[in-house]
Amino acid sequence: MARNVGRIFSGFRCSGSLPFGKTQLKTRCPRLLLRTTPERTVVQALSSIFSHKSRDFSLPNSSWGEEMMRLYNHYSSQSGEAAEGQEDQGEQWTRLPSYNRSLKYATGGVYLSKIIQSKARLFTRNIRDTGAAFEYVLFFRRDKQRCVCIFQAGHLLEGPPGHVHGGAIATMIDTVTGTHASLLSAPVMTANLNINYRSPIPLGSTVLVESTMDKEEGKKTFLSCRVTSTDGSKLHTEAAALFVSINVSHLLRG
Ligand SMILES: CCCCCCCCCCCC(=O)SCCNC(=O)CCNC(=O)[C@H](O)C(C)(C)COP(=O)(O)OP(=O)(O)OC[C@H]1O[C@@H](n2cnc3c(N)ncnc32)[C@H](O)[C@@H]1OP(=O)(O)O
Repeated sequence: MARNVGRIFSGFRCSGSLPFGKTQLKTRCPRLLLRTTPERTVVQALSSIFSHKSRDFSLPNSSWGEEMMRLYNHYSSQSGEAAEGQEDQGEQWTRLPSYNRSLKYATGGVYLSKIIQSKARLFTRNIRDTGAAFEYVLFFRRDKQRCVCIFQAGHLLEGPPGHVHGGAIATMIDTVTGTHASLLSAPVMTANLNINYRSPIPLGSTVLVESTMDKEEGKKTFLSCRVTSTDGSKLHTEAAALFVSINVSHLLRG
């Protein structure tokens, strides 16, 4: 798990690719600062202002319905860490944490998110009313190059009466394939997303969003995605996505 998640946004890590001054760059690598008193002071000050504790939104909460909980327990029971001294073959599902700021995934990201854009929040995790919009949890299986997401659509996501808005479905597909592509070749941005809507998703229902890696070609990662009923009998949506690897400086250029 640690190794997989550690790959997320690995490009942020002490890469020097950000056009920051020396001091700011070093704040991302606190261990390097031990002998530098003024910078250590800055880090300590930042640490006290910004909490290190990130809320993980992919853990169960009171809004999760029976089906969401059943599937969560199902995948959780098939997930776990490799035993000590044993190589992790990726033969189990790994639950992926989910935070409200994407930079929290990066080492030192809690500081970076303040520096880059203090008010930024990850779209799907910025609704305070629990259960009102996107309730989801992702599991990753490295050996099968697959991600599965259990998604419960809240009432704020209404499009056609009683059903989920197509843009909200696209958001979840982008999120699942984007997270999957990030695990494989972080950091990435969506270049192309092609969606076919096959049958409407009832509001409040729980569905599965499954992503499969099709191929990698240089900077490009191609994935396909299917949204189905939880028993797999009904296809709601299918999509093909292309993600392109970027340098962090790409985001700062605008
Ligand atoms: C866990 C994490 C936490 C976070 C978890 C959250 C996950 C959420 C994920 C959300 C992700 C998003 O919504 S991202 C936001 C939406 N996306 C964007 O705003 C992207 C805007 N576009 C761009 O910035 C750029 O165009 C890029 C990055 C897509 C590509 O620019 P570039 O880096 O200059 O790429 P470039 O060298 O030109 O092209 C590289 C190769 O890709 C191909 N290519 C480039 N664009 C396209 C395209 N639209 N369609 C087909 N092919 C394309 C080129 O032909 C080339 O192929 P070849 O010649 O090599 O064969």
